[in-house]
Amino acid sequence: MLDQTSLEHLVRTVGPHEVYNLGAQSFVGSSWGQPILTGDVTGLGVTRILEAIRSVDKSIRFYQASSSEMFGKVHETPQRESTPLHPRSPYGVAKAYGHYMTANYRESYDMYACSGILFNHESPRRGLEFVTRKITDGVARIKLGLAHELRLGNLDAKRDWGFAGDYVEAMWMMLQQDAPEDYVVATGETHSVREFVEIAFSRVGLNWEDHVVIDPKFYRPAEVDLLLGDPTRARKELGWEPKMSFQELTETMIDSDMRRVSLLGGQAPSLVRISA
Ligand SMILES: Nc1nc2c(ncn2[C@@H]2O[C@H](COP(=O)(O)OP(=O)(O)O[C@H]3O[C@H](CO)[C@@H](O)[C@H](O)[C@@H]3O)[C@@H](O)[C@H]2O)c(=O)[nH]1
Repeated sequence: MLDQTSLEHLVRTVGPHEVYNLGAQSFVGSSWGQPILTGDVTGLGVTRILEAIRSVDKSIRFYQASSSEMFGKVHETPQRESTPLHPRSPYGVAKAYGHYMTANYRESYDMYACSGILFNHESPRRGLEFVTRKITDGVARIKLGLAHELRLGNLDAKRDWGFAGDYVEAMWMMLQQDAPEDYVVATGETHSVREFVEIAFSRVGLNWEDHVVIDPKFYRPAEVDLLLGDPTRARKELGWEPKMSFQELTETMIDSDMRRVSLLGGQAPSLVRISA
């Protein structure tokens, strides 16, 4: 992690017009085990970048990757920009801090600083510790005879899952406006982990109930039960629309892992060494 002086030096040397802060300890599950590191990187890291921009060139536009995890124990459904925050993990709390600091720099220093409140966004490049990729990688291993079971936690959790590529487009659009504003970026649909599992197994002709084992090790100390975003503001003001459906996203991920695991076999990096 860069200290303040190095960050300022970097901003001065590169001279960017726009800065996108996607840096974080981003795995919610690990944030209970590493609450201080998570607060430092995911929370204070935002202020370090904002301070570097403020001291070098206040005209640089800043994007903060805020998260739907900030809504936590949700106060209303669907969640929109005005929904009160109620984070349920050290990760969610750190993101809420970064979110408010971004708004604070916008209001205090007249900087073009804004947050995208992004709901879960997935792709074949998703880390293996996150549930979607853990499932698609696990299904491919089972189908190709490298594993027999897939151990998961809470299948009832519901998420508003979209395609990461669509969401990156929204981030860029947010920095091209006349004035900075925070936006919810979501599909407006919610699905359970169980539904994701069903689609992934059926794509390769398997029955999920023959292979999924519920392991309490993967339950979280506090769960976010339901996330469903309302992207009306992004639709109206940015003209943004998600292009990939939930079904297509799941199938794209499973097809990609089938290709990868077929090619690399037992050499394909797996979750065996990661306790997620
Ligand atoms: N990781 C994981 N999650 C599981 C498992 N079994 C069930 N789940 C459930 O699956 C849901 C999604 O978990 P993750 O994929 O780890 O994502 P997340 O906690 O929703 O956080 C992601 O989305 C946020 C946006 O809302 C991001 O901010 C965050 O960085 C991350 O990308 C959670 O409710 C979790 O309890 C499992 O074995 N592993």
